[in-house]
Amino acid sequence: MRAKPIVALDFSSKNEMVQFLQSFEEESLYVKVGMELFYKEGPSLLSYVKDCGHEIFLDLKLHDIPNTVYSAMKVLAQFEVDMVNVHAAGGLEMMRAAIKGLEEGTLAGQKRPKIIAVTQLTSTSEEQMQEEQLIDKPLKDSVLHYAALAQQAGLDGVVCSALEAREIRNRLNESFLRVTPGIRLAGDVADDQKRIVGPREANELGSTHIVVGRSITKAQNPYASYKQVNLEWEMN
Ligand SMILES: O=C(O)c1cc(=O)[nH]c(=O)n1[C@@H]1O[C@H](COP(=O)(O)O)[C@@H](O)[C@H]1O
Repeated sequence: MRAKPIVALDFSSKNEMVQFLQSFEEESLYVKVGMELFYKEGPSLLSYVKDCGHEIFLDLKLHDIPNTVYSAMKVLAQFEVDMVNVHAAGGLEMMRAAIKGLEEGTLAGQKRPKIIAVTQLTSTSEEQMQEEQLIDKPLKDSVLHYAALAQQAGLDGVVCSALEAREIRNRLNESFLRVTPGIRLAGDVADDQKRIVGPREANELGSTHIVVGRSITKAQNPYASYKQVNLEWEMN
Protein backbone atom coordinates (compact mmCIF):
# COMPACT_ATOMS: atom_id res chain seq x y z
CA MET A 1 0.00 0.00 0.00
CA ARG A 2 1.24 3.48 -0.84
CA ALA A 3 2.41 5.62 2.12
CA LYS A 4 0.13 8.51 3.08
CA PRO A 5 1.24 11.98 1.99
CA ILE A 6 3.27 13.51 4.82
CA VAL A 7 1.76 16.84 5.89
CA ALA A 8 4.37 19.39 6.97
CA LEU A 9 3.04 21.08 10.11
CA ASP A 10 4.99 24.29 9.63
CA PHE A 11 3.12 26.40 12.19
CA SER A 12 4.43 28.90 14.69
CA SER A 13 2.59 27.51 17.74
CA LYS A 14 0.72 24.52 19.10
CA ASN A 15 -2.51 26.55 18.99
CA GLU A 16 -2.20 27.09 15.25
CA MET A 17 -1.40 23.42 14.73
CA VAL A 18 -4.35 22.27 16.86
CA GLN A 19 -6.68 24.50 14.88
CA PHE A 20 -5.38 23.01 11.65
CA LEU A 21 -5.69 19.42 12.90
CA GLN A 22 -9.32 19.99 13.93
CA SER A 23 -10.36 19.59 10.29
CA PHE A 24 -8.69 16.16 10.28
CA GLU A 25 -10.26 14.62 13.37
CA GLU A 26 -11.61 11.69 11.38
CA GLU A 27 -8.26 11.02 9.67
CA SER A 28 -5.14 9.31 10.81
CA LEU A 29 -2.39 11.37 9.18
CA TYR A 30 1.34 11.10 8.62
CA VAL A 31 2.66 14.51 9.73
CA LYS A 32 6.03 16.20 9.79
CA VAL A 33 7.05 18.27 12.81
CA GLY A 34 9.93 20.57 11.91
CA MET A 35 12.27 22.94 13.65
CA GLU A 36 9.87 25.85 14.08
CA LEU A 37 7.22 23.96 16.04
CA PHE A 38 9.63 21.69 17.89
CA TYR A 39 11.87 24.54 19.06
CA LYS A 40 8.81 26.51 20.20
CA GLU A 41 6.86 23.75 21.92
CA GLY A 42 9.36 21.01 22.78
CA PRO A 43 8.86 17.24 23.00
CA SER A 44 5.43 17.43 24.69
CA LEU A 45 4.01 18.48 21.34
CA LEU A 46 5.01 15.10 19.92
CA SER A 47 3.02 13.28 22.61
CA TYR A 48 0.00 15.41 21.77
CA VAL A 49 0.24 14.59 18.05
CA LYS A 50 0.72 10.89 18.76
CA ASP A 51 -2.29 10.86 21.08
CA CYS A 52 -4.33 12.24 18.15
CA GLY A 53 -3.39 9.03 16.31
CA HIS A 54 -0.99 10.53 13.77
CA GLU A 55 2.38 9.13 12.65
CA ILE A 56 5.31 11.54 13.00
CA PHE A 57 8.35 12.40 10.91
CA LEU A 58 10.51 14.57 13.22
CA ASP A 59 12.45 16.74 10.79
CA LEU A 60 15.37 18.33 12.66
CA LYS A 61 18.00 17.68 9.95
CA LEU A 62 20.94 16.95 12.21
CA HIS A 63 24.34 17.96 10.81
CA ASP A 64 27.26 18.10 13.25
CA ILE A 65 30.32 16.13 14.31
CA PRO A 66 29.65 12.38 14.72
CA ASN A 67 29.77 12.37 18.52
CA THR A 68 27.25 15.20 18.84
CA VAL A 69 24.86 13.61 16.36
CA TYR A 70 25.23 10.24 18.13
CA SER A 71 24.29 11.79 21.49
CA ALA A 72 21.43 13.83 20.06
CA MET A 73 19.96 10.81 18.26
CA LYS A 74 19.99 8.85 21.52
CA VAL A 75 17.69 11.52 22.93
CA LEU A 76 15.45 11.75 19.84
CA ALA A 77 14.98 7.96 19.90
CA GLN A 78 13.15 8.28 23.20
CA PHE A 79 10.40 10.39 21.63
CA GLU A 80 9.18 7.27 19.81
CA VAL A 81 8.55 9.03 16.49
CA ASP A 82 8.37 7.14 13.18
CA MET A 83 11.10 8.89 11.20
CA VAL A 84 14.04 11.28 11.77
CA ASN A 85 16.64 12.81 9.47
CA VAL A 86 20.20 14.09 9.08
CA HIS A 87 22.11 15.91 6.32
CA ALA A 88 24.11 13.49 4.18
CA ALA A 89 26.75 16.24 3.85
CA GLY A 90 27.72 15.40 7.44
CA GLY A 91 29.45 12.33 5.99
CA LEU A 92 29.55 8.57 6.35
CA GLU A 93 30.94 8.57 9.87
CA MET A 94 28.29 11.01 11.06
CA MET A 95 25.47 8.97 9.49
CA ARG A 96 26.78 5.78 11.11
CA ALA A 97 26.96 7.58 14.45
CA ALA A 98 23.37 8.72 13.97
CA ILE A 99 22.13 5.15 13.53
CA LYS A 100 24.17 3.96 16.52
CA GLY A 101 22.66 6.68 18.71
CA LEU A 102 19.18 5.88 17.46
CA GLU A 103 19.59 2.16 18.09
CA GLU A 104 21.02 2.64 21.55
CA GLY A 105 18.36 5.17 22.49
CA THR A 106 15.38 3.15 21.30
CA LEU A 107 13.53 1.80 24.31
CA ALA A 108 13.23 -1.97 24.74
CA GLY A 109 10.25 -3.34 22.85
CA GLN A 110 9.98 -0.24 20.64
CA LYS A 111 10.78 -0.02 16.94
CA ARG A 112 13.75 2.13 15.94
CA PRO A 113 12.53 5.15 13.93
CA LYS A 114 13.41 5.17 10.25
CA ILE A 115 16.35 7.42 9.49
CA ILE A 116 16.84 9.23 6.20
CA ALA A 117 19.38 11.72 4.87
CA VAL A 118 18.77 15.01 3.10
CA THR A 119 20.76 15.00 -0.17
CA GLN A 120 20.41 18.40 -1.87
CA LEU A 121 17.58 20.53 -0.46
CA THR A 122 14.66 21.00 -2.84
CA SER A 123 15.20 24.75 -2.43
CA THR A 124 18.62 24.37 -4.13
CA SER A 125 19.00 24.75 -7.90
CA GLU A 126 21.85 23.28 -9.90
CA GLU A 127 23.36 26.76 -10.42
CA GLN A 128 23.25 27.54 -6.71
CA MET A 129 24.82 24.21 -5.85
CA GLN A 130 27.66 24.72 -8.31
CA GLU A 131 28.32 28.34 -7.36
CA GLU A 132 27.77 28.21 -3.61
CA GLN A 133 28.88 24.68 -2.72
CA LEU A 134 31.57 24.56 -5.41
CA ILE A 135 30.31 21.17 -6.63
CA ASP A 136 31.32 21.06 -10.26
CA LYS A 137 28.81 18.37 -11.31
CA PRO A 138 25.16 18.07 -12.36
CA LEU A 139 22.86 18.28 -9.32
CA LYS A 140 21.54 14.78 -10.01
CA ASP A 141 25.06 13.35 -9.59
CA SER A 142 25.42 15.00 -6.21
CA VAL A 143 22.03 13.65 -5.08
CA LEU A 144 22.91 10.14 -6.31
CA HIS A 145 26.29 10.28 -4.62
CA TYR A 146 24.72 11.28 -1.29
CA ALA A 147 22.06 8.58 -1.69
CA ALA A 148 24.71 5.91 -2.25
CA LEU A 149 26.63 7.19 0.78
CA ALA A 150 23.48 7.08 2.92
CA GLN A 151 22.82 3.52 1.85
CA GLN A 152 26.41 2.55 2.59
CA ALA A 153 26.01 4.02 6.09
CA GLY A 154 22.94 1.80 6.61
CA LEU A 155 20.23 4.48 6.50
CA ASP A 156 16.68 3.68 5.41
CA GLY A 157 16.50 6.23 2.62
CA VAL A 158 16.92 9.82 1.51
CA VAL A 159 15.14 13.12 1.12
CA CYS A 160 15.45 14.34 -2.46
CA SER A 161 13.18 15.85 -5.08
CA ALA A 162 10.92 13.55 -7.08
CA LEU A 163 13.00 14.52 -10.11
CA GLU A 164 15.81 12.31 -8.80
CA ALA A 165 13.67 9.49 -7.36
CA ARG A 166 13.61 7.21 -10.37
CA GLU A 167 17.36 7.12 -10.77
CA ILE A 168 17.87 6.44 -7.07
CA ARG A 169 15.38 3.57 -7.30
CA ASN A 170 17.16 2.16 -10.34
CA ARG A 171 20.66 2.46 -8.89
CA LEU A 172 19.94 1.49 -5.27
CA ASN A 173 17.37 -0.98 -4.07
CA GLU A 174 13.62 -0.55 -4.44
CA SER A 175 13.04 -0.53 -0.67
CA PHE A 176 15.44 2.40 -0.06
CA LEU A 177 13.06 5.27 0.78
CA ARG A 178 12.72 8.27 -1.52
CA VAL A 179 10.98 10.95 0.53
CA THR A 180 10.24 13.92 -1.68
CA PRO A 181 9.23 17.44 -0.62
CA GLY A 182 8.88 20.28 -3.13
CA ILE A 183 5.36 19.12 -4.00
CA ARG A 184 2.82 21.59 -5.41
CA LEU A 185 -0.74 21.26 -6.64
CA ALA A 186 -1.34 22.79 -10.10
CA GLY A 187 -1.57 26.57 -9.89
CA ASP A 188 0.18 26.89 -6.53
CA VAL A 189 3.23 29.13 -6.28
CA ALA A 190 6.70 27.60 -5.85
CA ASP A 191 7.69 29.99 -3.03
CA ASP A 192 11.31 29.18 -2.07
CA GLN A 193 11.27 25.71 -3.65
CA LYS A 194 13.31 25.20 -6.85
CA ARG A 195 12.70 21.56 -7.79
CA ILE A 196 8.93 21.15 -7.70
CA VAL A 197 6.69 18.34 -8.89
CA GLY A 198 2.96 17.50 -8.63
CA PRO A 199 1.74 14.56 -6.49
CA ARG A 200 0.80 12.41 -9.48
CA GLU A 201 4.10 13.03 -11.24
CA ALA A 202 5.97 12.22 -8.01
CA ASN A 203 4.22 8.88 -7.96
CA GLU A 204 5.14 8.22 -11.58
CA LEU A 205 8.74 9.24 -10.92
CA GLY A 206 9.18 6.75 -8.09
CA SER A 207 8.79 8.67 -4.83
CA THR A 208 7.95 6.37 -1.92
CA HIS A 209 6.69 9.33 0.15
CA ILE A 210 5.71 12.92 -0.61
CA VAL A 211 5.98 15.79 1.88
CA VAL A 212 3.43 18.55 1.39
CA GLY A 213 3.28 21.78 3.36
CA ARG A 214 1.92 25.03 1.97
CA SER A 215 -0.20 23.49 -0.81
CA ILE A 216 -2.31 22.13 2.08
CA THR A 217 -1.64 24.35 5.09
CA LYS A 218 -2.04 27.68 3.24
CA ALA A 219 -4.96 26.52 1.09
CA GLN A 220 -8.38 28.11 1.56
CA ASN A 221 -9.71 24.68 2.39
CA PRO A 222 -6.84 22.56 3.75
CA TYR A 223 -8.98 19.44 4.07
CA ALA A 224 -10.06 19.63 0.41
CA SER A 225 -6.46 20.21 -0.66
CA TYR A 226 -5.27 17.23 1.36
CA LYS A 227 -7.90 15.08 -0.33
CA GLN A 228 -6.81 16.39 -3.74
CA VAL A 229 -3.15 15.62 -3.00
CA ASN A 230 -4.13 12.14 -1.86
CA LEU A 231 -6.24 11.52 -4.94
CA GLU A 232 -3.46 12.54 -7.32
CA TRP A 233 -0.81 10.66 -5.32
CA GLU A 234 -2.84 7.47 -5.43
CA MET A 235 -3.58 7.63 -9.18
CA ASN A 236 -2.02 5.04 -11.55
O1 LIG B 1 13.64 17.42 5.12
C1 LIG B 1 12.65 17.97 4.64
O2 LIG B 1 11.52 17.65 5.03
C2 LIG B 1 12.82 18.90 3.52
C3 LIG B 1 13.92 18.71 2.72
C4 LIG B 1 14.03 19.39 1.50
O3 LIG B 1 14.97 19.18 0.73
N1 LIG B 1 13.07 20.29 1.17
C5 LIG B 1 11.99 20.57 1.99
O4 LIG B 1 11.15 21.38 1.60
N2 LIG B 1 11.88 19.91 3.20
C6 LIG B 1 10.75 20.25 4.11
O5 LIG B 1 9.51 19.95 3.47
C7 LIG B 1 8.54 20.95 3.73
C8 LIG B 1 8.08 21.52 2.42
O6 LIG B 1 7.14 22.52 2.63
P1 LIG B 1 6.32 23.20 1.45
O7 LIG B 1 7.30 23.81 0.52
O8 LIG B 1 5.49 24.23 2.16
O9 LIG B 1 5.49 22.13 0.82
C9 LIG B 1 9.20 21.97 4.66
O10 LIG B 1 8.78 21.68 5.98
C10 LIG B 1 10.68 21.73 4.52
O11 LIG B 1 11.37 21.94 5.72
